[in-house]
Amino acid sequence: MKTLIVEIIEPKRLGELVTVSKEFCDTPDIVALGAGDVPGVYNKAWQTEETISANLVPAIAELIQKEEYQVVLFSASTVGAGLAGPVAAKLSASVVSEVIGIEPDLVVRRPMYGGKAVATYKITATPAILTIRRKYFEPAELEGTTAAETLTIAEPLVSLIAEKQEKSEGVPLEDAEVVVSGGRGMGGPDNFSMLQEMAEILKGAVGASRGAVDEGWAAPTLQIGQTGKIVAPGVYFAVGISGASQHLAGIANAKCVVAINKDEEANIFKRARFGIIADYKKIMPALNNVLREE
Ligand SMILES: Cc1cc2nc3c(=O)[nH]c(=O)nc-3n(C[C@H](O)[C@H](O)[C@H](O)COP(=O)(O)OP(=O)(O)OC[C@H]3O[C@@H](n4cnc5c(N)ncnc54)[C@H](O)[C@@H]3O)c2cc1C
Repeated sequence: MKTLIVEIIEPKRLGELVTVSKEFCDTPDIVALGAGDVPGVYNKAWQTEETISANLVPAIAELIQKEEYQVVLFSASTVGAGLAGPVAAKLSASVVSEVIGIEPDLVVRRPMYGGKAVATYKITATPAILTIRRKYFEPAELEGTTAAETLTIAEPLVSLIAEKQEKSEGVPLEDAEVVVSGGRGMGGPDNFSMLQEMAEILKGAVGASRGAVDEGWAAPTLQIGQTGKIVAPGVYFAVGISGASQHLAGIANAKCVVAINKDEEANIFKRARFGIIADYKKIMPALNNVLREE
């Protein structure tokens, strides 16, 4: 099946989509977003430095129609989700988001009910537009580069007049191998510094439950869960988090969950591989001391 990948130039993300594309074709085409070499070998490649989805959507939709792609793959990221829906609407095409599994004949799987169930869909019309959830597919090793022609954007509909960069330090949450998250049980914003300290020692990132975000103790960009970010770290520390299903939906693919909660009945312990029933204020400083010495 003729397949197009649309993704920012980031080897891991591209590698994941290349792995998925192999289910449909030998060598996919690509629209690479951003500047620089396009890593990997593609049949045909286009490239653009345009960042505004309103301007990208008509160009990508036109390309899909012209080249008659049957499958179009985006990452289930802010960029991918921002493009996939509008492109699908423009083409009256079907879109399945947050895909976590692919089977032959355009059968795809995605989580539903906040990760409590997995739905299986058979797509019967093409182009099939899929957003692929991060870290569910082993990224292919991308060797070499492909020369790309510039993607023509006929008439920009929107222009950028000002940009304010959000200050973010350290590893991005979605890519972090260790995430240290705090919930309402933190009792206030000050003790988030303990989580920050652990994240720094382990070269990870700090996250939060909606409970903590709603209290104003953590930025909304740190929220993990159904209405927040989806993370898939090797180790996830849940500190003072009860383990509501909407929170667990954001950590379904975390490998090892370590929960610290003073309530032994807390739901988070059902998801945790290691559980510490204690007041985090006693445990976190001790843990940080040990980890610092390691
Ligand atoms: C449509 C919808 C979408 C939602 N989306 C999300 C989402 O994306 N992400 C999300 O997280 N939630 C989401 N929620 C909210 C979710 O249902 C919970 O309300 C929320 O996750 C609770 O946050 P929490 O666990 O931090 O707080 P709480 O449920 O209040 O739990 C606090 C925990 O801290 C423990 N604790 C208290 N003091 C200490 C201490 N000193 N030491 C150790 N443990 C302590 C308590 O025992 C308790 O288990 C959503 C809800 C809805 C309805």
